[in-house]
Amino acid sequence: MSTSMLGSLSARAAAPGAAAGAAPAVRVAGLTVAYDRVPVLRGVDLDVPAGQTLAVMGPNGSGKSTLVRAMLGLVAPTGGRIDLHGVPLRRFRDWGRIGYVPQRLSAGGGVPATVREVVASGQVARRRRLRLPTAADRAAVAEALEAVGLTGRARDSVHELSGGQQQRVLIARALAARPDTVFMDEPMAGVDSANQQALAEAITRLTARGATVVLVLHETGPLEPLIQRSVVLSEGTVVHDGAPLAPEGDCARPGHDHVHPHADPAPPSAVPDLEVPRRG
Ligand SMILES: Nc1ncnc2c1ncn2[C@@H]1O[C@H](COP(=O)(O)OP(=O)(O)OP(=O)(O)O)[C@@H](O)[C@H]1O
Repeated sequence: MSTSMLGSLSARAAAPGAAAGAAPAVRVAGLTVAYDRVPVLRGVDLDVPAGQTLAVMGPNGSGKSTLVRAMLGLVAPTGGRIDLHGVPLRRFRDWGRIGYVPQRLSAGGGVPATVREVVASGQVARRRRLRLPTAADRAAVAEALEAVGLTGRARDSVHELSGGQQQRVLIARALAARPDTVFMDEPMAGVDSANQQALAEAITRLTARGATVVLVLHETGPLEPLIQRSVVLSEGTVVHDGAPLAPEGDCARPGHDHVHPHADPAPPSAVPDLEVPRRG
């Protein structure tokens, strides 16, 4: 798929979930997180409207993964509030609506699971207990495998696959559950360019369906046409929230810091904030 095609699909994707009055897919207010009393997030405010594709960027250690993990309830906040689809996180039960692609392959770790089994495992939260997969479930797994170009590897053990292919398996697992909202932590890390393109196409399918996508990225790369908004963290605070940054922008580079604190969330269409990157 061409870059321009990715762009036009993402433009269509903005509409379905962005209905006026709909609760944001994610609402974060005054979020603080500390590990062993060391603050890592220091008052993060962030609304992610339904249907938006958002990149969370920033230097190593700035708190990107912690923010996403807190949004998923995997890390306990020390303060603030998180809502998913209008429901406070502690009361949120509709996990079938949520997809998560962690930084590295953990599904099937040590277990000789096949590619199809790992992809199908993404549907477990959607299904009622003790209900076997329906024909529709199986069709969704087949469609997800096709979306990431792994139909021919469905019966193979995930451990026979390359790192990039394993990453595609995780994306397919998220796709198979037909989530409304998907969090992906560095989906392109360690993935070669051919696999990156396949991943970009799979994510395009998600956004074209109206899903909300929150991506932790070091650089936008082939996902650049999909990204509607960038949030940049530095030392646990939001230092940019607005238009996507240029793919090679200093702000996106690990190790580069920002000298102006800024926390006003801006709509995706807003003019970019003036950034004053400090070159380290
Ligand atoms: N489980 C943990 N226990 C203690 N400290 C942690 C833990 N997880 C992360 N940290 C620390 O919290 C800070 C933020 O980490 P986090 O992984 O959220 O940052 P990041 O922006 O995602 O970094 P990277 O780009 O390197 O993945 C870092 O200093 C990290 O060392």
